[in-house]
Amino acid sequence: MTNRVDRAGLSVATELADFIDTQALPETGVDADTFWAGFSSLIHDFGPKNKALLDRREELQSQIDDWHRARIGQAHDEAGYEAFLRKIGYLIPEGDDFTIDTANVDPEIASIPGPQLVVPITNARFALNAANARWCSLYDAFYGTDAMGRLAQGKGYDRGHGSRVVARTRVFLDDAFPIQGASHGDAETYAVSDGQLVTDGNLLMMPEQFVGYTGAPDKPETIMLKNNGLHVELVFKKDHPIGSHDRATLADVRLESAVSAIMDCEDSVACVDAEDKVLAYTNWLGLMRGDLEAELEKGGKTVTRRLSEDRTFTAPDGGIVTLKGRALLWIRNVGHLMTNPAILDRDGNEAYEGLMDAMITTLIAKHDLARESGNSVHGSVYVVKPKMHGPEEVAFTNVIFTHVEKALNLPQHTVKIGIMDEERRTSVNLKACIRAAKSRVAFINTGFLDRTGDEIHTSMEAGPFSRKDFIKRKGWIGAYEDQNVDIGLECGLSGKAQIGKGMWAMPDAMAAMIEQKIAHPKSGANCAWVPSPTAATLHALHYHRVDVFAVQAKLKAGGRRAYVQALLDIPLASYKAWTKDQIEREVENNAQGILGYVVRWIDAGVGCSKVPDINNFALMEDRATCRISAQHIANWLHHDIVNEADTLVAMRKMAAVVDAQNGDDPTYRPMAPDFDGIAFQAACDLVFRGREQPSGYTEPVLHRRRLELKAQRNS
Ligand SMILES: CC(=O)SCCNC(=O)CCNC(=O)[C@H](O)C(C)(C)COP(=O)(O)OP(=O)(O)OC[C@H]1O[C@@H](n2cnc3c(N)ncnc32)[C@H](O)[C@@H]1OP(=O)(O)O
Ligand SMILES: O=CC(=O)O
Ligand SMILES: [Mg+2]
Repeated sequence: MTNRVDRAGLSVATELADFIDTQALPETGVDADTFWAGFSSLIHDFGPKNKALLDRREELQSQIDDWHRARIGQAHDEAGYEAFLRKIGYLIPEGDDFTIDTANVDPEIASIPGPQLVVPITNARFALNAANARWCSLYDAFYGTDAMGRLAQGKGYDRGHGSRVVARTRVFLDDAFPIQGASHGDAETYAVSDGQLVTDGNLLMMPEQFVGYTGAPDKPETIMLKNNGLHVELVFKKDHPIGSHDRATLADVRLESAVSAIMDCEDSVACVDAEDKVLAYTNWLGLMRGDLEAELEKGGKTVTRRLSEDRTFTAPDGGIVTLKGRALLWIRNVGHLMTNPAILDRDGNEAYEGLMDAMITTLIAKHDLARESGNSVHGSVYVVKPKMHGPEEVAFTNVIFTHVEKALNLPQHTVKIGIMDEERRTSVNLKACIRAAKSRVAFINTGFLDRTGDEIHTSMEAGPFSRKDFIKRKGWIGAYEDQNVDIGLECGLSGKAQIGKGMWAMPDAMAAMIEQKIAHPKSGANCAWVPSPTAATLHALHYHRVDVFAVQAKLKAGGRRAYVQALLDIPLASYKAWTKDQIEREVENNAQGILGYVVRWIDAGVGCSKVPDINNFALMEDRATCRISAQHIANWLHHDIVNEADTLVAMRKMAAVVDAQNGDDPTYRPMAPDFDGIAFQAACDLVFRGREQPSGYTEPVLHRRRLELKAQRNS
């Protein structure tokens, strides 16, 4: 039973009210009465509109379902389908050209292309690491992963591997910062003379790439270089395990890595009630005040992790250069769908969680705005808004933040929004979506994972989909990715906002990432998502090789490459004669991902996990990847590719596999052999009741089942 207090007609869980009254409000200049009155009117005035938008989603979905059902067995009529979508208002006219006029955007968003790291906000240890991942060691990233083609061998330092790391790093330096007539590979001395970097008597080919140093000019401790807007720091130390063996005493090369980071309140967390929301908001407050700390064990010692400070260097002309020590932070609010029992409205209904996040995360960000050199030096608050369906929902987000700004006494458009282009109705109406928030938009991003889930759910009735791996090889996805960039450029985002690309969901496959993710900057994206600081460092290498603004200019001059008709090409299976083995494998692979993720979500409250797939290959699983797997099985069940009994057999078989994978965790509660735990039931709900989930989302089932488990534990 939740203890509650009344605040301006809202019934608020006591721990959330206490957090707001005693932690979040002080020093923001907003008094409690004003805050709660503004919050109450947000919940009461905007709640009905929120509900109406959700009803509209369902209305459109049922019209689309009916259209497909009426045409089962017929060849797909592309023109008729498009006309139908226009008639029901799913597809609206694109409207006139315009450009965004978002103001006061920080350079990390507007003008520095680079990696964007995402992190679950509820994990303070990871969140601090993400904020500090602005600067990371390239040596560590190469040495500690498969990036060099193999892992380091043995227990101690693998000298051969280390040498290859050093050599590879110097190849990077030669590419990004060439020296006139010489190579970093042969360099013995780095010194500063007459404001220039001199390496064994040679200058850089582009001397302006030298931006600063620390230590004495003739024996610098560090040297700061810059290429394509990104900094690279050479660290010299003679008395150092690596530096002492290096002819130039180069002990490390540190890359500006996570230029921006997203603190996630959405798909990578499990926040179902006031207790969880307070944890998320507390960490955000610590980040915005700059005082977040986490204690952790490292190498047998307890250490306290804190936020890094800004960094200063001597400029070539003898002045001072200051560089940001942390990634520019976004906060991802939840979408419009979910409600949360942390707050009840005056009729006893749960408040929409998106409204809660808007009000509370913006209030908390006021702590940053009050600081001299905090997160945003331009006085902005950056909110990623996920899972919006179409322009009406973006317009709704826009007015929500106008209300929040008024209530918190902030200038209008202080809050910038990142539009996740991850639902089909948003993709096909993207230009209108951007127009609906043209003074706030600071990013558009192709969240292709949710987008794939929505692709399946929207056309659930049209027929069986291709196998999961094949869905992403079909035409719709390329059209969606291209159109996103093209429309972003048309709307003037270049130089003002981020055009972002999606997550690298194989956290341990860094060699593959180095090979493939260069496609993102090459496609005109000025940021793309990575799952870890190490991945950020290695992905940063791509932005040294690709001048994204030059790519954007070229693409813009070339005009639009993809149109809505190509996006409407549904990735149904054209070949359906799968063997029994192929079907079993596909279902089992999906089942394993779902179960591996869900069991940790429900039993341990972990919202993002590394889960081995059927080939024992570790994948990042979050609610969006789970949505794909669950919708995929639901689609195959609905079209009789597999039956319920066989699916249940697969779920049970894979539950035992997941149990074995978690065998080392003493807190883990196995699902087999009884299969009667809440986690297993949740996974079954996602699959067997997948078709009836709103937009195929996983959160209604996950929240309900996690609350059930929490209630059981507390009884
Ligand atoms: C579709 C979407 O919405 S995508 C967005 C949602 N997804 C995400 O946010 C992914 C975020 N990433 C993660 O949560 C994690 O990297 C996982 C779950 C994928 C893997 O986690 P783990 O198995 O614990 O990672 P692993 O053991 O390899 O590494 C742990 C170390 O890396 C760090 N780390 C890993 N991921 C991150 C991250 N995203 N941010 C900061 N640090 C991180 C940890 O702090 C830890 O280092 P520490 O011991 O110094 O604290
Ligand atoms: O949020 C990202 C996605 O791919 O979904
Ligand atoms: Mg998403």
